[in-house]
Amino acid sequence: MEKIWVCLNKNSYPILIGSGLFSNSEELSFLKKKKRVVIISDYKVALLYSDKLLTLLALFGCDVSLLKLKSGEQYKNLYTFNKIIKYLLEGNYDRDMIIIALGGGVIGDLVGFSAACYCRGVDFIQMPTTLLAQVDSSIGGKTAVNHSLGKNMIGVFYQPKAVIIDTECLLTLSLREFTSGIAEVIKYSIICDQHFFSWLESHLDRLYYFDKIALKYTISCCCRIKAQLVSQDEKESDIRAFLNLGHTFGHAIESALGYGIWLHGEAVSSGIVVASKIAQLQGLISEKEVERIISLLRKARLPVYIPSSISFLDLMKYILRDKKVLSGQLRLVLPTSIGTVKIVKGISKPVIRQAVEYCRML
Ligand SMILES: O=C(O)C(=O)C[C@@H](O)[C@H](O)[C@H](O)COP(=O)(O)O
Ligand SMILES: [Zn+2]
Repeated sequence: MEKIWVCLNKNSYPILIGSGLFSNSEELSFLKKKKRVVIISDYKVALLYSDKLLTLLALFGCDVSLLKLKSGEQYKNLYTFNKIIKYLLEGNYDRDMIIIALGGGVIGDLVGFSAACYCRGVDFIQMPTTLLAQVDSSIGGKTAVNHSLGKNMIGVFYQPKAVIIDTECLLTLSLREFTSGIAEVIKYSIICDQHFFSWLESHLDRLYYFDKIALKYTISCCCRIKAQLVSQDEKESDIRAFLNLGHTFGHAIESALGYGIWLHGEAVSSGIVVASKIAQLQGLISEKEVERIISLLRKARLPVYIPSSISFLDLMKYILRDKKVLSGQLRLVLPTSIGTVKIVKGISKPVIRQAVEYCRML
């Protein structure tokens, strides 16, 4: 079992990475201190893993219950948030409780946001079961729900007490969900680790064969990068924004198509291509490196294009609602090489249009 710390003074917490952790009484024994525990999961994930956890927590003497929700980005909204709050209120849960978010990114974001709001904040733990959640969304305390006008537009920074990653969960993941997580993995390598990028170029197949060592190495690399960035800049006033590479366009695609039509990682993949092309048009990165980025995303069978059903006007509407826009000015995370990125202001509309048009032809 590996332990990586997110260092945030009194809000510091560990990320535990290992296999079989969900039924490991030693690693989860800190839950013995909590009398009342609510596991919140989706129907699919609960079927696979909730029994193990319920049994373990009951053995610890906890009063534990399970709330199951529908899965999918289209349910990450205030309606489902209200369902969670109602469940907690009807169960008379007080501030001494703890919530476990057992599932992918949608469950993690939604449960984190509910934990932050219920009684002005109760403890929660992230138990991510998808690759995307294990390498990214469960770490760093970004919690949110979507609004029809924009992705993750209602939310707060609220850190979990621990992130517990059981790599065995990946064995039950659909290929499409797994691939979506690979987009965030590739993102990490582009923002700060050219060696990891090269490693992915030559070892991607091992990940798709579920090679345990390759998977463990990948998850660990990503968690380390994320823990470092979050520890230095919890609330994204500076370098944490690097983690948003590809997300300005990715979120616009998700919102414009309708939540859940493309998975988050799929949209981020195309978003990375637009950002890379803009960087090339600005003379920040070479054409060769952009080609390497596109071929790695293609090799992972991720989309690299902008759907023709989304007009440029529509795309721009969502792009301008991006959370990185400050004083009305768009700020984009652009790669300056494989392994480095920077935040660039004032990119003109014609340049964005040119990059988008390029992606339509891929
Ligand atoms: O943790 C972060 O910081 C990230 O930007 C990670 C992203 O991969 C993640 O999708 C995040 O939820 C996007 O945040 P948002 O602030 O753009 O909504
Ligand atoms: Zn993301």
